[in-house]
Amino acid sequence: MYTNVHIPENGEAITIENGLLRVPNHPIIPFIEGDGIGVDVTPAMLMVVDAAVSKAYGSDRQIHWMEVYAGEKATQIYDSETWLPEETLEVFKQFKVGIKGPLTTPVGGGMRSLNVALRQVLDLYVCQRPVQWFTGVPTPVKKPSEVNMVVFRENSEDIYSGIEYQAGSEQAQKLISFLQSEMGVNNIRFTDLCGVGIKPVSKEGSQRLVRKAIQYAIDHDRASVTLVHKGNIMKYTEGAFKEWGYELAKEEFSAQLLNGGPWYKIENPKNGREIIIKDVIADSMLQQMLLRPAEYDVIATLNLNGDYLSDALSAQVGGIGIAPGANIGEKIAIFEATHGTAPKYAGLNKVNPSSVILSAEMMLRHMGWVEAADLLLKGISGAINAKTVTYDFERLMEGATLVTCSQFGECIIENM
Ligand SMILES: NC(=O)C1=CN([C@@H]2O[C@H](COP(=O)(O)OP(=O)(O)OC[C@H]3O[C@@H](n4cnc5c(N)ncnc54)[C@H](OP(=O)(O)O)[C@@H]3O)[C@@H](O)[C@H]2O)C=CC1
Ligand SMILES: O=C(O)CCC(=O)C(=O)O
Ligand SMILES: [Mg+2]
Repeated sequence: MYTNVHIPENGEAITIENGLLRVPNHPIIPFIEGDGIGVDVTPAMLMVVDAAVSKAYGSDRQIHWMEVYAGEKATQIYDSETWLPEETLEVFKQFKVGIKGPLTTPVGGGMRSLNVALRQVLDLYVCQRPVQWFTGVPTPVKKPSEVNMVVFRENSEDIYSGIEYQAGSEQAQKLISFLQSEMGVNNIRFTDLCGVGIKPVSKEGSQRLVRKAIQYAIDHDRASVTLVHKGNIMKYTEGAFKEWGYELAKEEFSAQLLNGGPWYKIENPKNGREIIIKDVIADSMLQQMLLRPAEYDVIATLNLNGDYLSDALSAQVGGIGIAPGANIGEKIAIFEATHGTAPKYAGLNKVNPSSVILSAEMMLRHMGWVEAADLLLKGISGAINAKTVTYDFERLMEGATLVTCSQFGECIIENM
């Protein structure tokens, strides 16, 4: 059925029945190794997850990994022009849950992001990135334990839509002329060589993201949902995101004004506790999360803000080496590290594999395999407490033992 993807014989596909994920005891999980440090972190992740599943369930459960291709490896397996094979997309549609390493995107030209393409083509509209401190991880802030936020980043719209035209191109000139002659725009300062980008933000796209963020707060007993936007400047995109977010909170979750406004509150139907729905302008949020992190919990924001916020927040808990993530749609979920391909470290067996391992922890929880997920957390905490860590932590930690990427994986297993 597939050309270069070999379906494991003894595994079964995860399916969706009556809207719920049905996970067999021997699920087939597709994975993309990833470019750059993908060759280092992905094998470590596979090894650690297999060990956790085996420890949790013995021979009753096992993941049957199935490699699918994207990025440079796809060009080697398929042909030099094929970066994201059609069958990779088909596999994710068929098998529902997958995981990936990072993929390279050239800067300033060349092809558009494969990571973004996967999210858009498969409509994985939630990018969920939890940011939490593990005791003992060295960080630049004084109270990293106060950071416990979950970023819900809109993953399908905003300037990541890729509607962008190069300065001097016929399309850019045409668009500028249209804006001037038809739309009354008279403040594009240097029209001769001017790139143009368009930022689509829809009501439906904004509200489905905010709905997931509020539902997460309800399901996980969180204290607040903060809508982060730059609506003072981008009124009809970022500002509309905020308005539509509050509107949804009122219409679907019966939000009421909090102390006369401007913020709102809802009652958690599961336990009666109050969840505050508030908003903060994005630049202010960047200082708030450093100065007053304990006041923020679930964050709902647009694509670019979410990209910036998730890297900045991860620095507060030790860096992107330990920041996981997931791209989630109605039916399909692909888990992935927050970091990129870190090309200078590629193949050196040096970097921290925790980001993709914690992404796998999210994946196991999504599958309902909570015992294995808990073992991954226990293993990572244990390895950090034993101060056997990769270079990124070792350079900031007194008395630590430096280990390689794969050795860190082994330390995690020893500490499960
Ligand atoms: N989802 C994805 O696939 C993503 C892909 N990318 C792509 O990756 C490429 C490189 O992007 P770049 O901006 O350099 O960002 P990277 O995240 O790849 O690397 C930036 C820095 O972060 C640190 N870092 C990254 N990963 C780890 C890790 N596992 N362990 C420890 N430290 C880590 C390193 O810091 P130090 O130098 O201090 O050691 C590294 O130099 C680009 O092509 C970009 O488009 C970027 C982000 C996400
Ligand atoms: O797709 C890329 O190359 C970068 C994406 C990114 O930075 C992210 O999703 O966090
Ligand atoms: Mg990013």
